[in-house]
Amino acid sequence: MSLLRSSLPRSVSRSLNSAPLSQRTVAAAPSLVGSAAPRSLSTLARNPRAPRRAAAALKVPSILSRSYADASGKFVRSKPHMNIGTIGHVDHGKTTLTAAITKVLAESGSGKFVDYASIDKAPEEKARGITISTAHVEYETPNRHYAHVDCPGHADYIRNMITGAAQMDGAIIVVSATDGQMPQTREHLLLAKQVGIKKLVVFVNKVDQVDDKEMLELVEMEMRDLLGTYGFDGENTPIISGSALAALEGKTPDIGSEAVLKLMAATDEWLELPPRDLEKPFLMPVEDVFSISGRGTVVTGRVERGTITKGSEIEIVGMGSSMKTTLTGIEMFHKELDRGEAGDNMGALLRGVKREQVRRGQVLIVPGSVKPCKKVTAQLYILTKEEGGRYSPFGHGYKPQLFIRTSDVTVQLHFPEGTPDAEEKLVMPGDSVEMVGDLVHDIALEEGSRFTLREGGKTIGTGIVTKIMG
Ligand SMILES: Nc1nc2c(ncn2[C@@H]2O[C@H](COP(=O)(O)OP(=O)(O)OP(=O)(O)O)[C@@H](O)[C@H]2O)c(=O)[nH]1
Ligand SMILES: [Mg+2]
Repeated sequence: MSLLRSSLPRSVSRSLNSAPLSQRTVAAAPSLVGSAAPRSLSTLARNPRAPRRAAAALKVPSILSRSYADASGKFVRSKPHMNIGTIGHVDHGKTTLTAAITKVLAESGSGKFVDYASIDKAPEEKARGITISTAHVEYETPNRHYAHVDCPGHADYIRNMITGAAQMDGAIIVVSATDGQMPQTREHLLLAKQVGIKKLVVFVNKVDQVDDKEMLELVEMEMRDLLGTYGFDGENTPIISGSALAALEGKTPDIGSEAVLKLMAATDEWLELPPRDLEKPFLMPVEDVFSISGRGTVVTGRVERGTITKGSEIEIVGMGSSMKTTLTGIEMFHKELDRGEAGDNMGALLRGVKREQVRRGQVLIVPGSVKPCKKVTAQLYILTKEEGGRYSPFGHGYKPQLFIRTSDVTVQLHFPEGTPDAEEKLVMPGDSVEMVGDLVHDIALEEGSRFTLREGGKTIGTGIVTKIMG
């Protein structure tokens, strides 16, 4: 028999992952995500078995392919790809800068100019049931190909960054020279840290409106301090000053186009490419377990990251138990193989393991690479009722189900220690909040793991693990 079972949501998300961009336009990418999530969600409603599968499939596909089209429309992969975005306080010039970058780079011969209006009317997309407006643009420097995210409103950044609807490996934080840092500058820095962004570059914008050099220096100094406060490298982070508007309008090149080119050079140099899935330690969530007479126990699943070869030692962890064994066989598409890698749907034959010893929800890993845990701190976004979430607030001690990959586990949520009036405090639909979760049994979670919260058959929130507590 075949060791494989495929599910629709998974194969949908898989094909999306590998789907090349059909065009190099703003509109092309979001539609990929837009069509992915609702499909999974509607499957959720129809098929009683689906929630688990759908929860796993909701892992939002990387919406932009790692390739781009050459002159003949053929997709080629010639430069390393990176996902970045503009973040920062409202009105500080994020969208203007996004348009300016495409313009300046288009003039230097790479990419296509995308004007302010088409970025600002960001199409809506759905991720984990949440509607987010996000614009995606693409551009290239001599060294890299970038996919760039710009959101129209503060709430969209919060949702986007927590759900990972459009993931950012790094970001450009825009701060206006006229205002300096503002509340959302700080909030975005905190979120950036929480979602695992390691490095940022700073663009001090609107310098055309500031005559006083000392004022500029002050903004820069304050930004370095602030970066340090949130755990970024405040001392060495590149800070470039300029005017996005001047660059967009083709005026005063010293603060316009030249500043944008400097910014992109800093982006190329300072922001680090994330490790590719293949380079990470092997992890495969267990979807199904079979007993095949004469051969032994086989588990199936889709390899989330890394590679594995036949004969490797592996560990099976989560759901309250863990054991080590040897992978004695790998099968894919009815064929025996020696190696599996990220993205593969594979069947894994395990040495000396009884069927009852392995369960859906566990994960196969390189021994010791993930320590299953029972207590985490997480940043949560709670859906509004319009997004299909709760109608009423909840408080300390609320117990929804936490879904991640193929597992779900009851979690009790409470406010972090030291929260004043924690017993009376309420979380409203639409809130973004940090909470501690106690899980009924351990599962494989890491900092940066994204999950969904559900209650009574509907998604009520989404979250990202910010700290493993035990
Ligand atoms: N003088 C001047 N104005 C600028 C500059 N950059 C942007 N602006 C103006 O500042 C305003 C806000 O710019 P946006 O790019 O829409 O700002 P944003 O950060 O995207 O704003 P939200 O998306 O609403 O948070 C617009 O009127 C821009 O024309 C600049 O360098 N100089
Ligand atoms: Mg904007």
